[in-house]
Amino acid sequence: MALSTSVKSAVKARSLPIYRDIPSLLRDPLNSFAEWGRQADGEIVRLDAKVCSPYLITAPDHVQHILRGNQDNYARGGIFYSPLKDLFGDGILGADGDTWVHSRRIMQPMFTARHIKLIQSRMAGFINEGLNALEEPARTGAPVDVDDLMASIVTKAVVGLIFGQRISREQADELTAATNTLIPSMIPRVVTPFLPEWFPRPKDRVFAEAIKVFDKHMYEVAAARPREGDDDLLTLLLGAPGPDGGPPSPKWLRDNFSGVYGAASESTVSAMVWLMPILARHPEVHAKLTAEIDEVVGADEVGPEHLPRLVYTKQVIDELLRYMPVGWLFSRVAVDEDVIDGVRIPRGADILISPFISHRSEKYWDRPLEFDPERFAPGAPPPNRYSYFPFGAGGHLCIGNHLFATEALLLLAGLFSRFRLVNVTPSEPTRVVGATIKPLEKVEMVVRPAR
Ligand code: HEM
Repeated sequence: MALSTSVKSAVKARSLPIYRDIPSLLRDPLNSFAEWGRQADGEIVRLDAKVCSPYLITAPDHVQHILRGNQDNYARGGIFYSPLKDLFGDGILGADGDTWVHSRRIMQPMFTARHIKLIQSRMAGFINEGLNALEEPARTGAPVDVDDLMASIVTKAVVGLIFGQRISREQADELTAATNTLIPSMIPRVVTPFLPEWFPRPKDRVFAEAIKVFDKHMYEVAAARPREGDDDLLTLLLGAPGPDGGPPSPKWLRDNFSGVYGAASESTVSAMVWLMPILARHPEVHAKLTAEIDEVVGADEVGPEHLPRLVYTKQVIDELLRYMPVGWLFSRVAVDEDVIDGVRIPRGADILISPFISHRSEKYWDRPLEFDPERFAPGAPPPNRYSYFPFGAGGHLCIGNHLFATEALLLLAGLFSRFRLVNVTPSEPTRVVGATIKPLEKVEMVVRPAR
């Protein structure tokens, strides 16, 4: 489909007067976005907030055009990313253009499917060790805070694989605490992108304090020396040239460590926490999942050899990321004027793309609000690549997608081969958005030993 036509014959995008919805946007941003998606009905629309009017892109062809087909014209940045600039700086998650290309090129080899395969055993080791924390509560029947559990396991794995254990337990705890305050403090920034950067928002002080913690630890890590024989990301970056060809600057290292640490830990933890209440509400999925894990892993410790046979477990994870795409929104800025499907996109236009809207659209999915892993069963028609994009697409495709896929499989298979869920908070928690979607209420589970 040729999307670009001449600028002369192009029309203006339809406008949705969202300034009327600001109170509901602040109360429940995801609901507001879903509603605007419905009103857009596949057309390109402008979200008129008076102080700014980003373009909302929802149709798969249009998403494809921006993220891949004409990606050079759509720079990563804009109203979703600018509030996160203090956190991610000019690293892989903050920059675009040559500086971004440089970071991506250097890091890419660590995150390919091939490389992740090489580190599967180590990852399984971290996960099995992290799951030991459940033994005591499984014996006593004490409730476990799922967010705390996932955060401690994922942090251990991420710190081990990416930072080669060179972040201490205390540093990791402080970073986790800072991330936990950072996410809610980002909300006022992320949902009011139309306000100028200098405009004071609630929780600005908390946000600044959390950034200070990131700065302190990430600069400390950046001052480390490469160690002979280590093959972690830290060693790779310490030995790499900076974007100007000289030795890497402490700031460039800090920005890249913050981006990878933030993205790797926060997104994975958020996704896994959502799954437990879903399983409580879908006993048939829970039963099928544990039956597969019993058959494939049994009483063994989960390891790489089990991964290829965890077919249904993978379906559950794929559906989890459809139903609750924790990377719910991202933005781009049009470098130059463009025309998409006859609609004019002016130079400098802010573009919003939301997996949350796309994955839950009646227009592109059958029963989108139902959690149904059978959508991803072998032989089922594959979803449109641009109606299902939990990891984005094109040049900025999530670098951690293979890491997540392996980590999530090992985590679920490790958890359910060793423990049985006795009780979980069943109702769907209130959704809170920042850089990811987190549950507002604590999600607790009670487990018992599986055998
Ligand atoms: C549930 C898990 C995850 C989800 C849903 C997720 C989602 C995303 C999305 C949607 C993007 C694209 C943003 C855009 O196009 O503007 C992205 C980029 C990125 N993700 Fe993930 N991510 C996850 C896990 C991870 C992990 C485990 C890592 C660890 C390295 C990671 C690191 C990154 C980085 C560095 C980028 C920026 C890539 C670039 O611009 O070149 N993510 N992620």
